[in-house]
Amino acid sequence: MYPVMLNLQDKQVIVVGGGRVAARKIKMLQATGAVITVISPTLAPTIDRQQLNWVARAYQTGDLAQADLIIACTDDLAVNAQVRHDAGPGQLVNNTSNKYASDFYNMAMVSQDDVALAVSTHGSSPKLAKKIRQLLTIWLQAKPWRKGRNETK
Ligand SMILES: C[C@@]1(CC(=O)O)c2cc3[nH]c(cc4nc(cc5[nH]c(cc(n2)[C@H]1CCC(=O)O)[C@@](C)(CC(=O)O)[C@@H]5CCC(=O)O)C(CC(=O)O)=C4CCC(=O)O)c(CCC(=O)O)c3CC(=O)O
Ligand SMILES: NC(=O)C1=CN([C@@H]2O[C@H](COP(=O)(O)OP(=O)(O)OC[C@H]3O[C@@H](n4cnc5c(N)ncnc54)[C@H](O)[C@@H]3O)[C@@H](O)[C@H]2O)C=CC1
Repeated sequence: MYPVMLNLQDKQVIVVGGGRVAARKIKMLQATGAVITVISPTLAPTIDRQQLNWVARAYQTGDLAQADLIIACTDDLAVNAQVRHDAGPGQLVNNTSNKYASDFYNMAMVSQDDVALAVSTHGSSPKLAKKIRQLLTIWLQAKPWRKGRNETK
């Protein structure tokens, strides 16, 4: 795995599924300037509908044509697998129900001012990544680099 910060401004992102996991992924995506399309018969009420295109139906092969990045997060494992299967060689897919069938994962991230800290467990324990992110949030808020003689900012 290769850690990067992706500039998604104006990139086409397709999210297949509109439930609890989609809500978390979409919230992060909406801060990137990506053009987001959600393909799902239902959309969780917590999802902000203003910054996305909602295709209110089940996924169909052919839906991915315009996508730069794809997130498969339906509760149907066969559909998530189909999405990965249908993606072209230049399209990166996160199958949120199967880390072995994903081109990338999301990391748990905390961001403050110019600093972003991101945690991965190589997919082995997202719960632990979340816990460490919570601890790092407290650490970051205290700005520990300000203390001592070599204060930078
Ligand atoms: C591989 C990966 C793919 C991806 O989604 O990118 C993945 C996969 C899976 N997650 C599962 C479960 C949960 N995931 C969370 C939360 C987060 N999951 C995230 C990332 C990742 N999750 C990627 C690897 C990250 C790494 O390397 O560590 C975070 C960090 C970032 C984000 O989602 O944006 C975000 C925390 C954000 C934050 O708060 O900071 C919670 C906790 C909660 O929801 O509160 C639970 C319930 C846990 C419990 O309670 O036990 C399951 C089992 C599903 C099942 O059993 O059905 C799978 C499937 C599998 O393991 O294959
Ligand atoms: N990566 C992660 O962080 C996590 C991943 N998961 C996995 O994510 C998946 C989804 O979990 P939740 O969001 O909690 O489920 P959910 O039940 O809240 O949402 C599922 C969504 O998929 C949609 N859907 C179902 N069939 C579809 C189809 N054929 N085409 C398009 N959309 C369809 C539903 O309408 C619904 O909007 C599960 O497979 C679970 O294993 C679960 C927890 C965390």
